[in-house]
Amino acid sequence: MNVCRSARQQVNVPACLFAQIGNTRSYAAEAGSKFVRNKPHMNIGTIGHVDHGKTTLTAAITKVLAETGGGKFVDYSAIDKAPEEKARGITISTAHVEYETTNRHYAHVDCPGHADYIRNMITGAAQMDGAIIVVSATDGQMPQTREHLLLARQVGIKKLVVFINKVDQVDDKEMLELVEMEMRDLLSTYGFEGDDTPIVMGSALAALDGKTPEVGAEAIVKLMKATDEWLDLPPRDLEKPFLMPVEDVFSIAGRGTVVTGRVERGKITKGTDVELVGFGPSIKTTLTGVEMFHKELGEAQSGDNAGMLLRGVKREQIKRGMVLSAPGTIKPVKKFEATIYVLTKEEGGRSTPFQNNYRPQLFARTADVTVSLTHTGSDADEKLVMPGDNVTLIGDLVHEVALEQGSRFTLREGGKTVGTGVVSKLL
Ligand SMILES: Nc1nc2c(ncn2[C@@H]2O[C@H](COP(=O)(O)OP(=O)(O)OP(=O)(O)O)[C@@H](O)[C@H]2O)c(=O)[nH]1
Ligand SMILES: [Mg+2]
Repeated sequence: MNVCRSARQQVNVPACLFAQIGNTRSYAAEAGSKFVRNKPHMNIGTIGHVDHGKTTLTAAITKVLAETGGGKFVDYSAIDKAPEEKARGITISTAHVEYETTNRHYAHVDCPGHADYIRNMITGAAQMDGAIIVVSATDGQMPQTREHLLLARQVGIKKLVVFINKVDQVDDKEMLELVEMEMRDLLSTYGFEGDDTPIVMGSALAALDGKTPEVGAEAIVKLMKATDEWLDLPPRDLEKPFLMPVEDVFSIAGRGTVVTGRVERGKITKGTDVELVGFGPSIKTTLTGVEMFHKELGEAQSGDNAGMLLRGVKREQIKRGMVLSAPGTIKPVKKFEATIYVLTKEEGGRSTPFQNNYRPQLFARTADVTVSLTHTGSDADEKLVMPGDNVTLIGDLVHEVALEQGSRFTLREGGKTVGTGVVSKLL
């Protein structure tokens, strides 16, 4: 049982503590402090089986790095008393702590229990670009080690580092080697680079208590070095291929057709070739103008609300829900596999289960399309999905929509959100 979790639920954390524990959302409000952007930023987190030491390791990292000036020490109890956040009607507990190495600034997510990891990772409430998977040397890999690895893969995390924890409790060297070998196999099984992934052995508790530095503080230093070197920085939004979901379409006499929306990623200038993707075959065109608030704009960037003037496309050819994108960077998709979290009644979702071939509305970016959700296998028709479940289902859209691995969506029915998901595979 997760003792820490129940303890956390009984404690009413005062709002001021949120800032102290470095919750990133309230961080800016912290008195007298200012965020200095002088290093590349990365979002990571600890994942792994219950009780393997994720929270202890999180605290230990902040402690060891604080000693070299890389942030503030956040103790175990502050992390485990994660505030509850509301994300799309779903209550999720996560602690965000921050720290820095010489090379990078990190925001680090730790969740208090298995269910929170599942919800958190599927909804993207706290997105991870990479993760540290913690596995106890005393148990080796366990069911949630595997489940979190699978989930990490499905939400698009490409690389992990492994921390084999609690080595203070294991004298047998062969046992440690076995845990390492089995972790490498498991990583490969789930599509990670098992042979090359850095595996660091140590004791988070020793590091936190300032004891036996060989397995304590020194192991944390090794772990952070591996994290810096092995986990790739995500491309910044501006470096990604251009994409703007279409919100509205206008026809302007004498000039042509304009689509408006908020640029999701990348940047673009007038004269560039683009593609309209979704709801049928993609339409190739050229940008003949980029405008913001009816003024000519030299370049539109990620975050801008822009109007794009398109050459030779009729207003009737364009629909809200399409995306305007750099040619060949995203495809229209009809069928896909997804990991879905089904909201409970308390979270505003359904009170009853749904059956195979359930047909809610899927919302992704500005698109809103009916989807049929099915199980695979011969017993698909007998399977029920309960509120609170997380499931892998096949989605079949009525119209093609621009989607990619890692695209997030919500499912709605009768005006309420019933689920949230992430595309794990295009079919
Ligand atoms: N001996 C030893 N115990 C450890 C070590 N690291 C953590 N522990 C203990 O293991 C227990 C679980 O540690 P946590 O950090 O709470 O584990 P967790 O993975 O965050 O657990 P959940 O959040 O409940 O899934 C605690 O009693 C820790 O003190 C270690 O290196 N050595
Ligand atoms: Mg924990």
